[in-house]
Amino acid sequence: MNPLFKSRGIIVSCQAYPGDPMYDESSMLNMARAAEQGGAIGIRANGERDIRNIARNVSIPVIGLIKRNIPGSEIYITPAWEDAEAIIAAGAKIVAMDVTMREHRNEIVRHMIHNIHACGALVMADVSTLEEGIMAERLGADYVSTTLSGYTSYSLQLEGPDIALVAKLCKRLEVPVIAEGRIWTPEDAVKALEAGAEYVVVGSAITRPEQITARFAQQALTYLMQGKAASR
Ligand SMILES: CC(=O)N[C@H](C=O)[C@@H](O)[C@H](O)[C@H](O)COP(=O)(O)O
Repeated sequence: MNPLFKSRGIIVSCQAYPGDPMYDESSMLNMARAAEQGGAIGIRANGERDIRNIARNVSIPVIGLIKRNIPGSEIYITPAWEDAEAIIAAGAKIVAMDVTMREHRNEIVRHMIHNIHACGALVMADVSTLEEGIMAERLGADYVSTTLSGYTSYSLQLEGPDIALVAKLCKRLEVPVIAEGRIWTPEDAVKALEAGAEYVVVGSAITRPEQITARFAQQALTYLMQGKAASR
C-alpha cells in the first residue's frame, strides 16, 4: 500500500469551472473540508487556486490537475510539464495527468513523470483502457485511474462506472488502481473496491449540486409524466 494515504478508501474530487455557481474562492475549499470531515482519505482538485487553498487547509493528501485545452490536441488533463510544475508548487503531493494513447506522447509523458518524481511528487495516470494502464505503469506512473474510460472515442461508453476495467487493471498491474468516473452511489464504490481498487474517486455525486439536482429533477419529471399518462 502506498504510504501517502492513510488507508484504502474514498477520495473526493472537488472541481468547479468558470461559469459554475460553485466557482468562487471558497466553495471548493469548503467542499474539501466537508469531505475530510466526512472521512475522505484524499482530495482531487483542479487549478492552481483551488489546489493551493485546499492543500493549505486540509490535512489529507491533494491530487492536483490542471485542465487546459491546447489547440490541435485532445489532451486536457495536465497536458504539459509547466502545468505539473504549477500543480506541485501549489501544494499537491500527486499530479494527475492524461496517459491515453490518443496522441503519440510517450516521450512527453516519460519526461513529465521523470520531472514530477524529481520534485518529490507522485503521478496518477488517467487512462481509458487496459492497454493504456499497462503503458502508464511502464512509463513510471505511481497510480493508474480509470478516469477517462468513456471519454476517449475508443473506450467503452458506459452510463455507470467501468468496474470491468478496474478488475482488469487490478489483475495486470503492480501499482495501485484507482476507480474514477460516474461513481454515483456508495454501492458503486463498494463494487469498485470489490473489484480490487485501492481507492475510489467520487466527484459529481458529492461536489456538483447542479448535477445532483438535475438527476432528482429528471427522475421526478419522468415519474410525474408517467403518472399523468396513467391517469388519462
Ligand atoms: C473525464 C474528466 O474530465 N474527468 C474529470 C477529471 O478530473 C472530472 O470532470 C470528473 O468529475 C472526475 O473524474 C470525477 O468523476 P465523476 O464526476 O464522474 O465522479
